[in-house]
Formats: sequence, C-alpha cells, structure tokens
Amino acid sequence: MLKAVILIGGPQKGTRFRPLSFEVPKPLFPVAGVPMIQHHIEACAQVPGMQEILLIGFYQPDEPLTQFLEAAQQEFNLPVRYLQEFAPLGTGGGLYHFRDQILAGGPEAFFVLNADVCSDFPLNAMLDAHRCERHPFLLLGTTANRTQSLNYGCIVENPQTHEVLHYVEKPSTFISDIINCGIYLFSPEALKPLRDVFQRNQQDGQFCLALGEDSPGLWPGAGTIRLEQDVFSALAGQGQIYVHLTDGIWSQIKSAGSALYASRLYLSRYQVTHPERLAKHTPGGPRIRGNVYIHPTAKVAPSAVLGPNVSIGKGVTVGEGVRLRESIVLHGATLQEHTCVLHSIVGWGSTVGRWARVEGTPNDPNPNDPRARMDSESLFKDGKLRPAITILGMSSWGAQGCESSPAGEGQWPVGSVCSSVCACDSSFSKVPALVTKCLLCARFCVSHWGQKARGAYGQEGSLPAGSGPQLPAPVCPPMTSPWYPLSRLPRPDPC
Ligand SMILES: Nc1nc2c(ncn2[C@@H]2O[C@H](COP(=O)(O)OP(=O)(O)O[C@H]3O[C@H](CO)[C@@H](O)[C@H](O)[C@@H]3O)[C@@H](O)[C@H]2O)c(=O)[nH]1
Repeated sequence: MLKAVILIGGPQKGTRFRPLSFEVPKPLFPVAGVPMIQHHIEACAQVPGMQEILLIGFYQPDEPLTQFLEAAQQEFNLPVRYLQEFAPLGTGGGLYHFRDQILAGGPEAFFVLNADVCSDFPLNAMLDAHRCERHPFLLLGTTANRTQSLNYGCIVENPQTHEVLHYVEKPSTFISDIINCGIYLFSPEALKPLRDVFQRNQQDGQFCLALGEDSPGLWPGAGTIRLEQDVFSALAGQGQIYVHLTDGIWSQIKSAGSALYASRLYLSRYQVTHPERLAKHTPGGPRIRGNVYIHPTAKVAPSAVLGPNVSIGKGVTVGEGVRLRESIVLHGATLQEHTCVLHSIVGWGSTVGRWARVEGTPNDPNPNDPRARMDSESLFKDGKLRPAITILGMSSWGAQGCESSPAGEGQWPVGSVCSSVCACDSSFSKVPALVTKCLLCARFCVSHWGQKARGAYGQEGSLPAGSGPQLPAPVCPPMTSPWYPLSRLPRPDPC
C-alpha cells in the first residue's frame, strides 16, 4: 500500500507568481487546462496500490480548494485530503507533524511531491528502484547547467550505487550538475530523522528561551523542519539517501512565465497521456495549430487561429479573426475580434478590445543547451527590465472592456486593453490603455501612451482605494523604462 503527500505551501509562498497568485492559490492555477496539482494527483493515482493522497500546506481551506478536493476524489476514486499546518512548518515540518495520518494503514512507502514542479512524474520507475534496496530516502534527480544548478538542491552521487554522497541546497558555487527535482519516495523509517531534527530544534528553542532571547530570530521554531538542509544535507554519505536520475520532462513553476512553459510541456505530453484534451481541427471550427486545449464551455469563433501551445479556460469568448499563440487565457476572459495575443497570460474576466495586440517576450530555456532550465528570476535585473511574458491581471469589474466601462477617471476594469477611443469621459480615454496590476508592488496601474505611461503607480487612473489587495508600501524600482512592453501595443490613431 502506498500514499502520496503534495506540499502545497501557503499564501506567503508563491510571491514570484504574483499577480496570478492573488486570485487563486498557486497550486490551483490552471496549467494546460487543469489545476497545477491535478497533474500530480493524476500521476499518483496511476501508481498501483495508491491508497490516499494528502495535500499539506498552510492555506485556509477556502471554497476553491474544497471544491477541487471533492472533484479530485470523485474523478480518481481515491481519498484526497487537505491537512492544514498551524503555521508554515517548512518542507519537512508538515510531514513530521502529520506523521500519524501519513503512516495510518501501514504504507510500505510514500511519495512526497513539491506542488510547484512540472514533470512526467516517473513514479513507477522510482518505486521499482525503491523496492530493490528499500533505502529510507529516494530523490528524483535531473541535470541543469552549471549556472542554473545554483538555484536548486545539488546532489553529488556515487555513479555506481547512486548513493547521495553530498547534498547542498542552492549552493553559492558550483557543486554538481545533478539537481533535486522536489519529487521523493520515502520509506516509513524516513520519519525517524525528522523526529531527531524536531527534538533538536526543541532543545535549541528551550536554550534560547533560557537565555531570554527572542526565539523567532534565533531558531526557526520546533515545528519547522527544512527537508533539504536539516535532513538531506545532514544524512548524505551515510547510506540512507539515494538518487534516481531522469531525463524526462521537468521544470519548476515559480513565475508566471514558467507556468506558460510548463503548460507547453504538459500540452505536448497530452499527445500520449490525454489526447482527448487536445483540440482538433473540425470543419467549421477554428483553425488549430499544434497543441491547444479548449475548455468545453469556451466559445471560439470559426475564423480564429489558435496555437501552438494555447490553453483556453472555462467560459472564455474568442472573437472572429483572433490570433492566439503560446498563451493562457483564463476563465471568463473575452478576446474581441481580430485581437492578437502572443506569449501572454490573459487574466480572469479580462477583456482585450478589438484589434488589440498583446505580446510578451518568451524567456524559455536556451534551446541550444540541453541542460538549460527555465529561469524564474525577478522581473528586473540591475535596474533593467528582463524579457518576460505579458500578464493581464484579473478584471475586478468582470468581463467588461474599456469601451463599456463605467464613466469617470480610473474606472477601467483591471486587465482590459482598450484598442480604440473609449466612451468614458476621462482625460485618459482618448488613447489606447492597458489596465493592469504592477507586477512588483501589486498596486493597480494604468499605463498610457506618452508621458502618462510613466509614474502611474496608483496615481492617475488608479482604481479606487480598497479595490485591490492591501499590501505594504510599494517597492517599485525607479521608472527608468516602462515596466510593460508598451512599444508592442497598438499606437493611437494620430487623428
Ligand atoms: N506544507 C508546506 N509546504 C511548503 C512549505 N514551504 C514550502 N513548501 C512547499 O514546498 C515546495 C518547495 O518550496 P520552496 O521551499 O520554495 O523550495 P524551492 O525553492 O522550490 O526548492 C525546492 O524545490 C526544488 C525543485 O523545484 C529543489 O531543487 C530544491 O532542492 C528544493 O527542494 C513547494 O511546493 C512549496 O509550496 C511549508 O512551510 N509548508
């Protein structure tokens, strides 16, 4: 009997995924048409002997999460339960805290999966490897180039036995090109080292308290366990941790750009795993190029051209003559006639006006380097904007375009792009506008052509106070360049 645990983190995690993680918990963000962790659950459900899947995190169990769990239980005919940590317990703390639930029923082993990875999940191969030797810890490893390996847990293995001899989490200098995929198979004995770390942390805590020190600054709290540093690094070279190497698909999903890349990987995998999810060209239907997912409730005009690598969510409307490529269009969005959307994510309920062009810059791994991985670094480096996909945030006013928005300055729906002079009577209304959220400080912004494109954070054209997430003071960099690829939006008609 087997179990699986998916580490889903919580609201404080996933900051690089903003603004998309404001609207849904990051693990539920749709990648290739289904929530990110549904890919994990599907893979686990296919392992013979899988009895239960546990999600561990520190999200409040809200409606979307509850609905997702119910739907997953029905679809996979397996118990899928959420266990909420009382506080962020790190990657190992939740496993120790909920050890009784994990070990209930006596599983021979349990998988542990990070939620924010995209993979073909070679779980059966890992299980075969585990059953030969029954080591307490089996890690899935893959390769990365020298520079990018520093962003991951790095593994030095014995090439004959695959024992992990040395493990360093995100080293500052090169250690190894074998990286930790965040996918593990643990035997029940793996929980013993976690108990040792827990007890040691408790003793450290008592020591700190005895010194009268403020404990949070000095020790992480008895419950917090970092699987990578506290367990893997500590036990490497002691015959307990082994690595199973894969050359299958794998990528982290940290930023919105990496979600688009992951969507492409999963869409191509659907050819083998779920061909029924891929749209096919039918007479009288839209033209489909390459791998495209269209939710059955979406309305797509026959003259639209979609693909490759497009995912269209529930209730989306795609107008006549629309061109969509390398993009995700989320629930309830509307793409009006002749819109062109490339390398972008169009947020929930957004409207892109007629003839608008929304284009991001792909930042995929270098195709000439077989070991290259997706970079998920910050949007700005050395004060300069790095190439990135375009994201339109969610529309707060539902699926309305600027043309039909309520009159008055600052009344545009977030996420809309106005392609023509709009009906509202504001000083901004005579030029095409993009209404979005600042990717860094999450304030609402309206960017316009000309001078008003700059310095618009929460000032001119901003949405009414209280309409967005209340966050601390903004951390926007100086506006040395527009933060959005404005040059790619349609220019206003000079007349
Ligand atoms: N339940 C729970 N989950 C957590 C917590 N903290 C993080 N997680 C979850 O644990 C996973 C790892 O998150 P991070 O701590 O952000 O680590 P990382 O930078 O993604 O690096 C990890 O994954 C890499 C592969 O993607 C590894 O290479 C690396 O070694 C490490 O395991 C994510 O799925 C995250 O949601 C926590 O306190 N509680």
